[in-house]
Amino acid sequence: MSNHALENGVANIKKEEELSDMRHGEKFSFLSSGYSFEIIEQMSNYIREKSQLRPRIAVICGSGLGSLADIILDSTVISYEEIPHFPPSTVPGHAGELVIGLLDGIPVIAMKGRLHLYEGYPLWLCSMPVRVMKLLGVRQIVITCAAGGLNPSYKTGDIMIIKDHVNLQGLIGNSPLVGKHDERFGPRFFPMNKTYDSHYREIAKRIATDMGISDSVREGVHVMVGGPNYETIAELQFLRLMGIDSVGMSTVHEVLVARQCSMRVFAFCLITNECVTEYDCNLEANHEEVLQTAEQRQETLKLFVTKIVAEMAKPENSIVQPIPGRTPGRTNIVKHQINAGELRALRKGRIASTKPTVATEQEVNNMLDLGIIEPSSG
Ligand SMILES: O=P(O)(O)O[C@@H]1C[C@H](O)[C@@H](CO)O1
Ligand SMILES: Nc1nc2[nH]cnc2c(=O)[nH]1
Repeated sequence: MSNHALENGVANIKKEEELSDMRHGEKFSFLSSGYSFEIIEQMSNYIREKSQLRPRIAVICGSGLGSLADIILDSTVISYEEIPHFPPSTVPGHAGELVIGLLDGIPVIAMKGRLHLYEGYPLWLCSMPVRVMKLLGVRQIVITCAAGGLNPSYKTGDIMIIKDHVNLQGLIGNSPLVGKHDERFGPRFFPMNKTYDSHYREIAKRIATDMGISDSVREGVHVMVGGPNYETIAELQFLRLMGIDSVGMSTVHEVLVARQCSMRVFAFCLITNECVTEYDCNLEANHEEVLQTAEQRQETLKLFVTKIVAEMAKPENSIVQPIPGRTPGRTNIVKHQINAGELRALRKGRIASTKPTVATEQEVNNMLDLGIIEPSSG
């Protein structure tokens, strides 16, 4: 991708020619859902070559929360800029690196910094790393962000476990999923009412109690606005009327893409500032405060995330159900056909390994997603 395209925002339709290689080859498909399966595969292959680890769990680190990735040991660090087709991160507090390593002994992949709509990237591009991670084998994801606390009972430094969201962009037609559909990324039409995994939320609340921080852990409804400006008082009053508890500029698009490809999602916001909803208040939101709050809470968050990942990795907590909505009879997520004998062996759980002669690791993961095989505890 040329720097010019990045500077002007890749959504700029004047740059269509430069983008033609990354879309579906349809000249006039402006409302594209972005990179083809093959390009995502190229990116994941590049990353796969760099590390022997095959994490099932990913962590996206929000503004100022990159230090969550610093406790990952034996890590391989890959700059976004070296990955083919991967755009750079341009925001302070977002290093723009993938970190693959061990978090308290558990293989994880962390995004140290994310991509935002306000950087000029369309939502499909902002959420594209989730698809890359899916092809790398990720099945469970922890998504974190910095957000303003709109619920008047919230305090700066609180952790808000996201139980639901209002997809403000999606409601008006700006979704990472619009455009040409490829079933290999998941179904076109899928439900969202079980998006924020209730089991993981319960685990997180129990961990908060064990850590003695339950007073500062909330559960609420998140909204993503476009940014980069913070909100007016009238906008915040409007959002509060809608039942919103936290306001941010990310997360929702990543969650959508993660759910479409059947990942189990745990997401939380660090409340980095209290939203100003009264005209006679002198406080003003600013990014320095956001980063400062994140820094102050980093040790607590490192422990919180470590404990959550440890729980998510347990066999009983890592079973993934395919998201409902696949086109009946379509199994084209499985790239290479396997024969009936091999399928029988898989069904009986007789896969001794991920030997390519029986099925590739990718195929096994896909079949797990499709519910054709169950994960074995052995
Ligand atoms: O990347 P996240 O969503 O954590 O960062 C939030 C939204 C903006 O990028 C920034 C505003 O201060 O913080
Ligand atoms: N939109 C928005 N994003 C944030 N990220 C951190 N704080 C805020 C906020 O107050 N509003």
